[in-house]
Amino acid sequence: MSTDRVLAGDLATAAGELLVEIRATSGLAGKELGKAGDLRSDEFILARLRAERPDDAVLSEESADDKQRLTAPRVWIVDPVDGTREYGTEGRTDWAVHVALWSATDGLIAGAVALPALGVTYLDDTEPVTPTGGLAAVPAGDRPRVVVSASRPPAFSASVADAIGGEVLAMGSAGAKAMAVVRGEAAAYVHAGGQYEWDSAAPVAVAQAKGLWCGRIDGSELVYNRDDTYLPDLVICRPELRDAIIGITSADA
Ligand SMILES: Nc1ncnc2c1ncn2[C@@H]1O[C@H](COP(=O)(O)O)[C@@H](OP(=O)(O)O)[C@H]1O
Ligand SMILES: [Mg+2]
Repeated sequence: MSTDRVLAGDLATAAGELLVEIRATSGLAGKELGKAGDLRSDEFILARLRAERPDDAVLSEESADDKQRLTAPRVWIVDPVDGTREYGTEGRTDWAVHVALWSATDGLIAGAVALPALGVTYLDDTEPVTPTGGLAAVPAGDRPRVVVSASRPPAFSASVADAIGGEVLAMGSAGAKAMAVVRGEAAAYVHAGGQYEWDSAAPVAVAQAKGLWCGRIDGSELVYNRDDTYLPDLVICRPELRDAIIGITSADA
């Protein structure tokens, strides 16, 4: 039997390949493509989890919330397509597949984020990651980038960038933004005003394993598998930037 980390990676990669194929061959676009991709990816990942981890619970953006997960020792937290809007837009690479595993005793214990349009999947391991310029070319100067939602950027975006002497870059998908920080193409990802556990669980599992600081905008810990899955804000950053960033974002918490 594969390890949980390997399974998370395999599922995210295979679902991503399915999504790339649907995008290329379905003839759909925009919201219809997003909906079809969400459903097919969700079906695929849940069927594989049922077969390979039948005793585990699942929380997925695209499936009914079975509250039995609240007493389960292990819960897979899945976002079948993160950045659905970008997935539905031709040529965009900033969308992702998220597969994370939470345990009642240890919190997030495995995670994988696939960036299928770039053909790469990141795991919660300590393998070094180097920038490849696939999402956002590494800036020529020293100005660190703060990546934020393109459609719902937080009000403090510019203040955070000022606090670290950097600049704001808008990008789709929580997973893609978190991986831009993992890849060194950005120094921080900040978000506020709305999000759910599946948007951040796998990105946070990967980012933490790579040595980045992850938490709420008030500096507190991110807690998963809650009854209410709304987890509206998030900071993922290089650890040395944590205090400067939280100094700004905590005022809005
Ligand atoms: N204010 C908000 N309320 C609810 N969800 C939000 C949100 N802002 C961002 N999100 C979700 O967070 C993910 C990343 O968003 P963004 O691309 O804007 O950064 C998207 O997930 P999905 O694409 O899985 O729906 C999006 O729906
Ligand atoms: Mg999402």
